[in-house]
Amino acid sequence: MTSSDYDPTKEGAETDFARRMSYGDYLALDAILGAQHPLSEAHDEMLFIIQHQTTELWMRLAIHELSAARRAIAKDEVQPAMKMLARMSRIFEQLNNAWDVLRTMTPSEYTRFRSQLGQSSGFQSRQYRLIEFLLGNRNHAMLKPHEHDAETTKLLEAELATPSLYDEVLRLANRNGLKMPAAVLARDVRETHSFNEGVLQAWRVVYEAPETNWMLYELAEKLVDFEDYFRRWRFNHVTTVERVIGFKRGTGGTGGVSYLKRMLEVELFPELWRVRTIL
Ligand code: HEM
Ligand SMILES: N[C@@H](CC(=O)c1ccccc1NC=O)C(=O)O
Repeated sequence: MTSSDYDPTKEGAETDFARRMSYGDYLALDAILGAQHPLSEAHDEMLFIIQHQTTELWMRLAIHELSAARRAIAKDEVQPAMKMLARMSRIFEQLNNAWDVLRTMTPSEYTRFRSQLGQSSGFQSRQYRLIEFLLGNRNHAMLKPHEHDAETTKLLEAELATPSLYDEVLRLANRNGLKMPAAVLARDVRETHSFNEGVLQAWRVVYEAPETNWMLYELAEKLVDFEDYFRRWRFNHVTTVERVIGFKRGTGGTGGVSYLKRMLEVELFPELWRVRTIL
């Protein structure tokens, strides 16, 4: 240490954390940074683990935002919900950019540890499935990989019993002068909503003259914006997968790229996309 080195104690910076909460305490860094356990000697396995763990952390925030946005919409608190949905898009933008880091791993580097993964796969991500269910993509068959885990099954079942984000938006629109079909408002929320002509015609009114209902117009555009980012996440995933494993079957047991390409066809808010065609 030289005499010109900065000494934090001179300015009163606290340095004794024997009995005080520190940075690491608050952020539970011992738990987080102690949770990387590569199963091989392969250099790239650390990248693979951290890429997934950071994605799961962002998904944790996404669930926090999405469920709060849904609650807010149900209480007619549209402004805070819009802020949360805007944040959702930024979270997915962040996740979309993160694929570039993983793509630095070549196919041969991945093969050095792929066999260690056994039959584990992102297919079994409970947070990912919860996000899909929250957004209304409710394929009950996706509960299967969680059957061994009572807590996760309970969580996903509870989500299926709750109206999706889009259900709440359609109910809000109906309370605010758009006539949504009664069958849609009373639908079995456990199932995935599919395209409905009456819902399309209701949104048409808003999209033809946004000035008559700015609130609903802006909210609908927030949903479209978010789905746009989410589609890009799916596309980045399938492209990375093709780049790294080609057309091999997935460790989770699906066809791999063929399964993920099929998922690109999912439409969360079908009428909001279709309305563009009839304007
Ligand atoms: C080299 C990198 C990756 C490869 C080769 C890969 C491969 C695959 C494959 C083949 C599937 C289909 C299920 C199966 O049969 O396994 C899948 C599903 C999935 N992966 Fe990945 N993946 C990669 C990276 C990631 C990352 C970084 C995440 C972030 C958490 C992720 C999350 C998921 C999710 C959530 C699914 C289920 C998708 C759905 O059901 O629509 N994957 N992955
Ligand atoms: N399904 C991938 C394996 C995989 O990517 C994976 C394995 C364990 C934990 C997370 C994973 N990521 C996404 O599926 C494969 O077939 O190579």
